[in-house]
Amino acid sequence: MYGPQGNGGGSARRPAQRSTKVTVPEIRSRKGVSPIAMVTAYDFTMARLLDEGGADLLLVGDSLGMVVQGHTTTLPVTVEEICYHGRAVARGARRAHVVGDMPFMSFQLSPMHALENAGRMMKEGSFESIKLEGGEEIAEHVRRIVAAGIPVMGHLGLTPQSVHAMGGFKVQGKGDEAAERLIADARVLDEAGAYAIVLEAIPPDLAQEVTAAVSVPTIGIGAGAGCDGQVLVCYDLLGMFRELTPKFAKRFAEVGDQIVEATRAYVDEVQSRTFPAAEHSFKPNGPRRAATVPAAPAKPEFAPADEIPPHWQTH
Ligand SMILES: Nc1nc(=O)c2c([nH]1)NC[C@@H]1CN(c3ccc(C(=O)N[C@@H](CCC(=O)O)C(=O)O)cc3)CN21
Ligand SMILES: CC(C)C(=O)C(=O)O
Ligand SMILES: [Mg+2]
Repeated sequence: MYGPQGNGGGSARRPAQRSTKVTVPEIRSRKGVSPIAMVTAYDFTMARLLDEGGADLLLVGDSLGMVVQGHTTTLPVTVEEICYHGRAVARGARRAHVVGDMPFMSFQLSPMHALENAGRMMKEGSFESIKLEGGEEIAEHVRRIVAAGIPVMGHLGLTPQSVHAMGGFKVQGKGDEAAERLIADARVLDEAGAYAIVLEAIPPDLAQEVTAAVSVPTIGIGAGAGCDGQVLVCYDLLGMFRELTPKFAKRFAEVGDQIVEATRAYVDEVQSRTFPAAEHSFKPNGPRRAATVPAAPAKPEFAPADEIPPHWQTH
């Protein structure tokens, strides 16, 4: 175990950090008080670092289909996969609240289907709440899940599970009609009992309107500074994901460059035999009597051609 104190016993470099969990009531109470910082995480090591950095919520996003698995959309991700990553993240999150993203087709079928999978995610994924994409069409789903004691985060605007319906990862809520629909959806989610709502890739003035129209915090990604919080994909924030660069993905570091440089240095040292040095090696065994070590029999470097099985002989 890692001890009861969040800072691992008072290293001088690390500020004192509370180890008590961020809770759903606390998140709700921060609307209009202090901005909420959410970031995605997919494994233990990253969760530990993001938690130490003070992230309030860690989202095990279905974006893992893209940044972890290398798919071009989030659609292939399964409940099992989200749960596997959720257990790893939960072990690393001392203070941060851990949210599980309900993957494509794990909740759409019916409110009971949504409840069943939400329950599975709480049991098998160690999550403290779940998130699902959609508005009015999933209001009953949200009510059912909330009624079972599972906190629900909503997600409106650019909902990546609808990428093919949207014709790509495109800004949403443009024009009066789309804006009115989005505000109405947000109100419905609020009334259905969602404790927060992600607003993705919408005009900042619309996000501000939505934020004013609901009683719960809005968490923006590409939705301007007027939201009650922000969320970013961890690999975007760290500058590690270069395949896709949404306008809103600010890089707070260039860890990707550092990884490439570190790998180059490692490869060079392996090739020049400067790594491993003595300090990376164990104590030598010392000399042994020659008689105890039989000399290896002389072997040809390659098997003669007539010893190579016919199906391996290419010429
Ligand atoms: N690494 C990563 N970061 C994300 O933010 C993210 C994922 N993956 N995967 C799941 C979804 C997909 N997302 C995306 C992907 C691309 C754009 C994008 O390129 N948007 C254009 C606007 C296009 C338009 O409206 O015409 C942009 O310039 O930002 C936006 C969101 C957000 N999510
Ligand atoms: C970007 C966030 C909101 C998300 O849904 C994800 O990472 O899957
Ligand atoms: Mg998602």
